[in-house]
Amino acid sequence: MATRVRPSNKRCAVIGGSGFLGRHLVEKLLDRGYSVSVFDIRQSYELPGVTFHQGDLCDKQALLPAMKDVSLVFHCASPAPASDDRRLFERVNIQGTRTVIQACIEAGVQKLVLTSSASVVFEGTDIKNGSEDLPYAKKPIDYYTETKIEQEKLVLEAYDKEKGFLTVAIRPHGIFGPRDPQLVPILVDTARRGKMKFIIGDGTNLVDFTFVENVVHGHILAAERLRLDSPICGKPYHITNDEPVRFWDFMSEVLVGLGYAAPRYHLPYALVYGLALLLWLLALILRPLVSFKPTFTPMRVALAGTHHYYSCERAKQDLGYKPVVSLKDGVARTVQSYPHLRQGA
Ligand SMILES: NC(=O)C1=CN([C@@H]2O[C@H](COP(=O)(O)OP(=O)(O)OC[C@H]3O[C@@H](n4cnc5c(N)ncnc54)[C@H](OP(=O)(O)O)[C@@H]3O)[C@@H](O)[C@H]2O)C=CC1
Ligand SMILES: CC(C)CCC[C@@H](C)[C@H]1CC[C@H]2C3=C(CC[C@]12C)[C@@]1(C)CCC(=O)C[C@@H]1CC3
Repeated sequence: MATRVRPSNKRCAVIGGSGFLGRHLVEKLLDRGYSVSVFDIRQSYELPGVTFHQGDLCDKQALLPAMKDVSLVFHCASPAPASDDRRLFERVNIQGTRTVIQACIEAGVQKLVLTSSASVVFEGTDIKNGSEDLPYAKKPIDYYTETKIEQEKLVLEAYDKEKGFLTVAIRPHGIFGPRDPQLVPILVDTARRGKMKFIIGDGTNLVDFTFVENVVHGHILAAERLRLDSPICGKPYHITNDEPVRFWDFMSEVLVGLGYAAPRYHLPYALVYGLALLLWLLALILRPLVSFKPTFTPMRVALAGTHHYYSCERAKQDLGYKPVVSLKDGVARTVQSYPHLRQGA
């Protein structure tokens, strides 16, 4: 068996390392000779070369041991975007990120790489080939997006050349791949309940879906290029597959790959959005009496019926980024990784 080489300057921490993206990142870092300290609210696996620290990132005393002798920290923890718990998002994404920054500075960490989101500029209307120069959303579509904006600002503003604290933000979009807990599972669940028959709008809207290994690649390039005097300090970078695809073609490919029928009938976007808004309001009003979670939330309808794809030119130029897995291969590997979600399984 091949032994991994771990130079001492290759020690890093991954906050959120038990999650979907975090675990893929940890696995790639190990391959590249890093030793990794994982900090997460839960431990979901064990791996040689990884030390686990379980705790809440809002607790600085719990974070500090995970940052001991670490020069590089990746922060990719967040509550699930589907939640509507405003206080949780504010506590973890805003106050928690402040705590992460303080802990990094106190522990002598030099580099902080944040997993942000391309959605920080999305307001529910078309974005075509959007660059990082677009302004932050003035009316974010949900609490998740609202707090991701504040989180990104905090991390980028914490860049301090004099003190040698270097920060960068990666903005992925629509991450998919093996072990993803949301996109494919939600899609299959919706199909199994017979609700994936309809295409919202005319079905021509283009969207970025990004294979998880490309997102990991972008993070590692950013971390390794983050040096004093590097132009990437204090900046955000879009990381996508660089292959915008029709939202409904992508959904159909995944569904058909898993043995389900592709959606066929069209419904007008405004009608579905209006109904989703009504249902969301109803769920809010009735919350003290009954709890129900609509599948077609206004946020999901907006994501399913508009264009939202982003340019990753800046990442290509400054980071030397190029996707390492094509959309076609990414979809094939993803479909193969979910035998338990196949029709009839
Ligand atoms: N998935 C996507 O399409 C996109 C994701 N992103 C960003 O990528 C990052 C990773 O997302 P993803 O891997 O999909 O999400 P996951 O939910 O799979 O991973 C996040 C991890 O963080 C943990 N966590 C949550 N709250 C805390 C806390 N207070 N303290 C410590 N750990 C905590 C979660 O635990 P638990 O599961 O128990 O909550 C989970 O293990 C997030 O920042 C997200 O905003 C950006 C763009 C697109
Ligand atoms: C019910 C169907 C209409 C849609 C099923 C698929 C959706 C669950 C996903 C399609 C686009 C995805 C997406 C995200 C989550 C999962 C989807 C809504 C994010 C909101 C995840 C977090 C981000 O930062 C942005 C993502 C945009 C795309």
